[in-house]
Amino acid sequence: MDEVSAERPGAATAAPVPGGGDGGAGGADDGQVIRTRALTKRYRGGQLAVDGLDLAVPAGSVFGFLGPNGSGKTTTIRMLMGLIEPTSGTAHVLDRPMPRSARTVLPQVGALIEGPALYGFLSGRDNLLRQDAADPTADPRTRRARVAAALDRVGLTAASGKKARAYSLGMKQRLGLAAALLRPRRLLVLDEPTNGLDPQGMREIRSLVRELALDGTTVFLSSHLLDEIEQVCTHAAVMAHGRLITQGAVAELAAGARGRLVVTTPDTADAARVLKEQGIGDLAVTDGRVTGEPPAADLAEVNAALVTAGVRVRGFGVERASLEDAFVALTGEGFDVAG
Ligand SMILES: Nc1ncnc2c1ncn2[C@@H]1O[C@H](COP(=O)(O)OP(=O)(O)OP(=O)(O)O)[C@@H](O)[C@H]1O
Repeated sequence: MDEVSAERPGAATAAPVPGGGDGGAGGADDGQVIRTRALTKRYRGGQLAVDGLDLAVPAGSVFGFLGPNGSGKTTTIRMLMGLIEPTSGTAHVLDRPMPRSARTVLPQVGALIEGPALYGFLSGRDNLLRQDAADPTADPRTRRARVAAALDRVGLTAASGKKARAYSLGMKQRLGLAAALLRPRRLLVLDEPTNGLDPQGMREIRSLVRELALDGTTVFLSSHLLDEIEQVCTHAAVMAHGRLITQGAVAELAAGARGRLVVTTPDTADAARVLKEQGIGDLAVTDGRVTGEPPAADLAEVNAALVTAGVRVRGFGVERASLEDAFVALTGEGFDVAG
């Protein structure tokens, strides 16, 4: 697509990059790698893409930036990376204001935005060598070793001599990640890193993200896939129509929504009748299952009522709420986007 991921504006500086933990007094809130206050973007056509966003991304988290298509995720990421100016509000990345500190901040940030910019006629390895050579702060003497380490990291060593145009989409994404990993990073920003990948490619990128996080790198990734966020992320922010709906630890977000009572039975009609008598609301009957709101009464009493009425119960319990339940509860809308 565009050149965003390859031509990082910050790479133009040869100034030494301050080491980690340089927040200090007077910086943004400690322990937060990204912090925005009332961040807003209105495009020239009048479209309000991001509306008063207050984002707080804790250091060391795998932070999922979740929202349906068009909810403002890419626009936010472009502001965080200093690629576009906010209309109003502020954004701090690694304790420094963006876009003002882009030259200092961006060398510490690995970004994969809108697909990696690759040369199809070059091999995977040569693409990385070229990208590394474009970074004036990168030491040419250690270039080959760093490229080899990055290829190894993403599992592309065996395919590194192949031309990039022969790579699958998943391999291209991994090469893009390798490019982001050519130097140590405090933060990785990945915009829809599994978009367009087949299930196997998705699994590979997700496990890679988990591994990277084990090293202590904070990972900020956007996705429109709820289950992806639940599988990979420790924290999440949920966007809808340019606004922040909620943010926090994934486990807590899901816990905020009530789960569903689920009864598995061949006698669904009888089960639904008994559950209704027991005061269970919002009943839904699907193939071999009756679900409803969790009861206020003792679960054991409800189960006993089913059994007494002769309902053959194969399974009974309250299913844990998912992030999807939380989204629906918070927005009143289904999270219905094309995968
Ligand atoms: N350059 C632009 N000019 C005008 N409107 C834009 C521009 N870029 C995005 N928008 C609009 O801003 C809103 C948010 O778009 P954005 O791309 O940030 O959302 P998103 O959550 O990243 O969605 P997607 O996953 O589809 O990219 C959308 O309504 C979109 O049409």
